[in-house]
Amino acid sequence: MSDTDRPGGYASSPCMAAEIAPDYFDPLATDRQQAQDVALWRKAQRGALLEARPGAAQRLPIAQALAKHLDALLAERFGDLKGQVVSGYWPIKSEADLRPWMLRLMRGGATMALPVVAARAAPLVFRPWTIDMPMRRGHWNILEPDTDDTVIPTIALAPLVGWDGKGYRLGYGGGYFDRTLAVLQPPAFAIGVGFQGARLRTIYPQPHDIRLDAIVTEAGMQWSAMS
Ligand SMILES: Nc1nc2c(c(=O)[nH]1)N(C=O)[C@@H](CNc1ccc(C(=O)N[C@@H](CCC(=O)O)C(=O)O)cc1)CN2
Ligand SMILES: Nc1ncnc2c1ncn2[C@@H]1O[C@H](COP(=O)(O)OP(=O)(O)OP(=O)(O)O)[C@@H](O)[C@H]1O
Repeated sequence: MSDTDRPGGYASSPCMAAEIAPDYFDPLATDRQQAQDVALWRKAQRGALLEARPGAAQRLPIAQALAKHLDALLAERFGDLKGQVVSGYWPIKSEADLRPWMLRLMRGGATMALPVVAARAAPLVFRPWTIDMPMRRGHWNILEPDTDDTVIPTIALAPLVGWDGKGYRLGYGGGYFDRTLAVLQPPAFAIGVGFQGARLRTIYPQPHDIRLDAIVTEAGMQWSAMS
């Protein structure tokens, strides 16, 4: 981690640490007090960011803009998507609905997949998805393909609750994407997808946080590991 990545200070005073679970412990953290402060701050940010998500009417043009920017990024980075396994997501909690875009990719020859929580606090698994596939309710009530087949994505979308200008992501707080990106072999090209309004000055990156390869919002590509 470079100096500029380091948090400049704590968002909440250390005395607030008592308000989070006393048994909370981040096994990867180097400084327990700091990890607790950041976890508490992130929890508050998630609540505010979810509350501020655009309403349904605004989300349609946003999803269309996201699809356009994703197409441009993927065309530049991969050209033809034939043979690529692309993990999208089944929208929850007012996320942008990219299912029409996922269908287009499928028609263009990509294999589509969805991320699934197969076991708590473990890496996600990716299940192949097609439009006619029966779905079942999984962890957190998220719809997932009704199959036990798995695929390894070459390109993975990571829905963003929050994001920063250095490629770091805030999710729903389960740590699932970080755990997954840490073990995916070969590594997937990971693209954070979210709303422009969800930008944070920093997410106070912790040792377990994995930088994405790109971040795309309705306003275009906001960060790329290549630039
Ligand atoms: N549409 C969509 N599907 C997705 C994701 C996503 O972000 N969006 N995921 C991306 O990862 C995975 C599900 N992510 C989850 C993340 C957290 C929790 C969860 O149980 N959260 C706890 C809070 C944990 C904490 O704060 O310590 C909870 O709400 O009780 C569940 C699922 C897979 N599918
Ligand atoms: N590679 C990992 N190994 C073990 N624990 C991890 C790993 N990555 C994250 N965690 C744990 O997951 C918890 C939540 O992490 P974080 O706040 O980064 O979640 P998030 O990225 O917002 O969630 P999600 O990816 O599920 O949307 C933390 O307690 C962290 O220690």
